[in-house]
Amino acid sequence: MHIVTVAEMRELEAQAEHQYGLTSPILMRHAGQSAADIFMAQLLPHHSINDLEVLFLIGPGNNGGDGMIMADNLARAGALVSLYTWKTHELTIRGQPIAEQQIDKELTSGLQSADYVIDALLGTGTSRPLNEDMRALLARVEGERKQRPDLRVVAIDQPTGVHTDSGEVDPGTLRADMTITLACPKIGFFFFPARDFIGELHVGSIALPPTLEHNLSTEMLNTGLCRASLPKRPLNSNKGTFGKVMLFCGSQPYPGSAYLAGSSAARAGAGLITLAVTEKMLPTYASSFHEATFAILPEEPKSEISRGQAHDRAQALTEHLPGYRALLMGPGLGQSPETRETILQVLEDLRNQPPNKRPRLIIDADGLNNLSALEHWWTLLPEGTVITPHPGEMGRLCDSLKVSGGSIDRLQLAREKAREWNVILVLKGACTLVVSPLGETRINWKANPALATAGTGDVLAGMIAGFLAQGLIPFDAASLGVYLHSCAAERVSSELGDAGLLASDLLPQIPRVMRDILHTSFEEGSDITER
Ligand SMILES: NC(=O)C1=CN([C@@H]2O[C@H](COP(=O)(O)OP(=O)(O)OC[C@H]3O[C@@H](n4cnc5c(N)ncnc54)[C@H](O)[C@@H]3O)[C@@H](O)[C@H]2O)[C@@H](O)CC1
Ligand SMILES: [K+]
Repeated sequence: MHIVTVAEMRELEAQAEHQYGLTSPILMRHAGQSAADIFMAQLLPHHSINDLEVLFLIGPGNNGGDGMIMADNLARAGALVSLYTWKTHELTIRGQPIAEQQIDKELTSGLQSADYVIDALLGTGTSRPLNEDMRALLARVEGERKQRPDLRVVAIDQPTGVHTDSGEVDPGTLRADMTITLACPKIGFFFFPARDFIGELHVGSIALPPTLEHNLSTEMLNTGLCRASLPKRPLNSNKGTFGKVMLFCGSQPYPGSAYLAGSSAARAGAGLITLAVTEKMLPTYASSFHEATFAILPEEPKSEISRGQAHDRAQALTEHLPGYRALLMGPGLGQSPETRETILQVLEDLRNQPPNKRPRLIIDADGLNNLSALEHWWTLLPEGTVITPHPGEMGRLCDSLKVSGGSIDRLQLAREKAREWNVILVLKGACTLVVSPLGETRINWKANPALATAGTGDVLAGMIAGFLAQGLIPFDAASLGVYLHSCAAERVSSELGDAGLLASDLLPQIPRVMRDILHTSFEEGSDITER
């Protein structure tokens, strides 16, 4: 499922006409029909289409055209449809035009009795701020919804007033309960504040031939994409089949990170988990993480930094690495000079190994914080490294730049840096980005405030390490980790709500979401629902 800018959407439509003779009216017929089908499939359980009152707000362009066709389909299916045409101030109720002097009164009573309002005012052709007249119309709907919260608003293609490239939102914009976007999700939906105005996102078909999308490089993480890369589990397997993960994580003040990351790598299906720990820390882990094995590292010296001791620690770790397919460094390590030196030694060792002999590397949290203190730190990384910064860590990696939580600048920055640093960059945030050095981009729709709590990043890093160990290429391992992590969170928050999730609650959900994804029926190109 590709994500498009407005220019890319226009180009797709132009090519559809040029190459396949799919003119605008043909596409619009599909759009309106598909929107009607999705709408009917999503009706709340206590609503049947018969006698359902639906008020359409129709705009001056093709978005309004989509609305008219959808309205016609719903009316034929038995809904009681009213159409208000914004530009001409005309109103028809069940096909009957209303006299001019009655329109205002009838529009008010239509709003009062409507079950649904369909926003088909403006789509991707929005070229200026909403004028006062349109804002006033949307405010009437909002006023009614305040009185009657069960009034639902469905936006066609996009909520009117959302800027579909930047994610900016006009002050008059009506928050949709559901958006049925056409052909492809629009890039601005993944940025804030727009993300908050979309509601449930559904993608309707306008029957574009899939070959037209081959030049697009931005995709939405979804079930279909992730199912394709989920590691296979052949019957004839042993723990070696699914790979070993080494974790250089955790320290005395932060022991939990290694447990969370290691457990999540195991929950993601890796065959064997090894924690590289000092003898002093061993009892802590051995008593709480029964499934793990251990690589024992020399203790950190208490006072002076000693390159020699860092070297010994790094050597103790790298001597264990043959046979390991993934190495996760960072969560909970702390930022002592000794630790930084050890990380540098490990990196040097990895760079000196042939690519097919060394484990795939993922660096998170303190691994990144330690590196960010060094000039040109990215030149130290072996090819194919995955890094998973949150906005604060990203800022430190970019010379103390302030990185926003979810705007278009964040996407541009991620693309620029993934190329410059030659890494697979997972830039965490409400809609996490996964970007390859070539600029291929995958974006997660599933924002979830429940994940904004300590330890969830360790779980994500562990999952990605688990998928690397199972042989996935780093871009796919990162994508799968990000998507399944958010699915696991969705499962937890469907029970607990938006607050109070513990990072460890995610762990038992990981295999469940993998099972769900494997068994959910999904056809690429059909109507897709993402909440
Ligand atoms: N062109 C195509 O081939 C297809 C278009 N589709 C639909 O068409 C939409 C795009 O159609 P259009 O390009 O006609 O664009 P819109 O339907 O968004 O509207 C453009 C019209 O609105 C006016 N306008 C722009 N900003 C305004 C504002 N702030 N206040 C009031 N009026 C404003 C413009 O002057 C123009 O007349 C998509 O969002 C989608 O819903 C779909 O039907 C699929 C196929
Ligand atoms: K709209």
